Amino acid sequence: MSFFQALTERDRVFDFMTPQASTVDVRHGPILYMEDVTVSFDGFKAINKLNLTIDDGELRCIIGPNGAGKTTMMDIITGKTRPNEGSVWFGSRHNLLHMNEPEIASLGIGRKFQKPTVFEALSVFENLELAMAADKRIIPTLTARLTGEVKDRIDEVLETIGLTALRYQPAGILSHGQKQWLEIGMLLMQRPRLLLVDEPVAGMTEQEMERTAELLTGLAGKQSVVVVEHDMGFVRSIARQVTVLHQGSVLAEGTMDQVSSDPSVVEVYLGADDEEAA
Ligand SMILES: Nc1ncnc2c1ncn2[C@@H]1O[C@H](COP(=O)(O)OP(=O)(O)OP(=O)(O)O)[C@@H](O)[C@H]1O
Repeated sequence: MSFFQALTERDRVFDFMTPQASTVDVRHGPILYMEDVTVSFDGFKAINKLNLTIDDGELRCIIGPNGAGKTTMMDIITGKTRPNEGSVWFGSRHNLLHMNEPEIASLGIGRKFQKPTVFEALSVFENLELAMAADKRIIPTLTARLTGEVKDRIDEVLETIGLTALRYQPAGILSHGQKQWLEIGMLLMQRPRLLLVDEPVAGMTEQEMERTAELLTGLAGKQSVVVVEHDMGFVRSIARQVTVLHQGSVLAEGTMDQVSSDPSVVEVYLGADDEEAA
């Protein structure tokens, strides 16, 4: 049977339709494993023998003062920055240090940067559709069945991010918070296994922060979520496990109560004014 004949068999599932994320093996360990990772910029160690493990389905908050290495840590996970030493594994099968940024993204690691970058002239629905189309594994010739699947997925994601009622509105009219949720939705379209979220509530209203807390805690379990956030109230509201970074290493790890009563944390971070520290 030719490839094109095969394409007309709508019940058939092709390899490129199956997210590579399904190849992530977490049967015997965490979804993300970083060991003794060091990154130097002109001799300065921005990350210094960092050890971090994230369990499958976990929601982890990362806090730490300015320059602690939070952004650099995310850059290492996504392949933007290469460490000088150490190991970084996604499940037990994928050595992330042997992969480039697009390969890492296609494994199911999605990153949400602080500033929303939605397409303002397009509707909420079209933004989500485009996020799916950006997935190179899906080719346009697979029409009917796939289109139905994409539509179902968009409906599901709209529900998750709370924007169902605004689906046909241009993204440009959304509030700042709604744009952030839409962008999270765009990442969700590709069914990531691990979501890295940078300062999700910066600039949000109290109400938007509450909604974001619900969204992120709701996502955990279905996927692993790592949140870098400076707003301590928000971290307290969502965090189960908190990792405190300082000078490129883990200073403390535990519940918010545990880390906030740790004298070394109080000294370097929580004792300082939040604005200063963040
Ligand atoms: N490309 C680079 N070249 C040189 N130094 C860098 C580079 N990237 C980061 N650094 C330095 O590495 C350290 C860690 O930076 P990083 O941005 O990871 O910290 P952060 O915890 O994200 O800080 P913030 O909370 O301010 O965003 C800082 O001292 C920063 O100046």
